[in-house]
Amino acid sequence: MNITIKTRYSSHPEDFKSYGTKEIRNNFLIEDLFVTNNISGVYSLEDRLIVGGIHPVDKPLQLEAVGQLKAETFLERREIGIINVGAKTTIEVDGTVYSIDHKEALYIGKGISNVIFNPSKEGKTFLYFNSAPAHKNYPTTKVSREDAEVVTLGSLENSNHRTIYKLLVNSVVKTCQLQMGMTELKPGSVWNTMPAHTHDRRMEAYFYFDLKDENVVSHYMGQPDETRHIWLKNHQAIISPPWSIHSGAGTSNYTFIWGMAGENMNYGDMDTVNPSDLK
Ligand SMILES: O=C[C@H](O)[C@@H](O)CC(=O)C(=O)O
Ligand SMILES: [Zn+2]
Repeated sequence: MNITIKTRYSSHPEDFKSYGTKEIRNNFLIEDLFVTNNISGVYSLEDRLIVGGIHPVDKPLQLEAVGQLKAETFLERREIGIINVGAKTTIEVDGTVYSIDHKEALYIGKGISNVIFNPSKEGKTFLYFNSAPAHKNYPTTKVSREDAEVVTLGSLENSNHRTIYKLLVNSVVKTCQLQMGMTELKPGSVWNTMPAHTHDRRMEAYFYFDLKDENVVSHYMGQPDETRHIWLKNHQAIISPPWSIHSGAGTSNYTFIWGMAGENMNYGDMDTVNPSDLK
């Protein structure tokens, strides 16, 4: 087995108020996503999203079922979205080879039994993924940045000028519940998802990358009137419960991947919080 997925429980906002740094990190932070020749991650009981990293270095890796699924194959009752955050590589899906470049995405639907991730020739292979329970098979689809729905938000004056690439969202590709995309901050801008929001209908996971040198991100979470922060490094992810805001400020600009699962697939369904109401 080249796959290690650890279970994380879901959380109650009242309990969360008493969490110190250690409890917040143990319950929400995912530190070691890229382990040499391994698929590593977390099975979150928040909407049963699996959040992981795939890091083939000198041998191909197969997507095998893990114990939590009680299934023959990983995608027996699931769908998966993969975004390449490393060098151009290939992914084999039941014999069909997809070439996936840096910042391109691949959706693979329920029922596919053989998925193989190859190490890239050019250099380092780092693939980030989210997987959610699925009820129906939708076709495997590659989505490049040109296929994405693109929105630019914020301004340099507010240090939140950023471009949102909606890659695996329902207006671009058919999925059962998974929605994923990528947000790039412009140089000089550090704030993402400010103004912040919650969406009780869907949980979310964030993966921060393109953080150079020793730069870090302070990620904010909690109910809007009871927030906490946690420091993240490059290539780390964080689980965001449906009741929690998810916002961040970096010591530089950066890029992050957001992924959601839950009640609806309406990207715009957000309860925005006025910044002056945050506590
Ligand atoms: O629910 C949507 C997600 O939180 C992100 O798309 C928000 C985001 O990328 C941003 O505003 O910077
Ligand atoms: Zn959100």
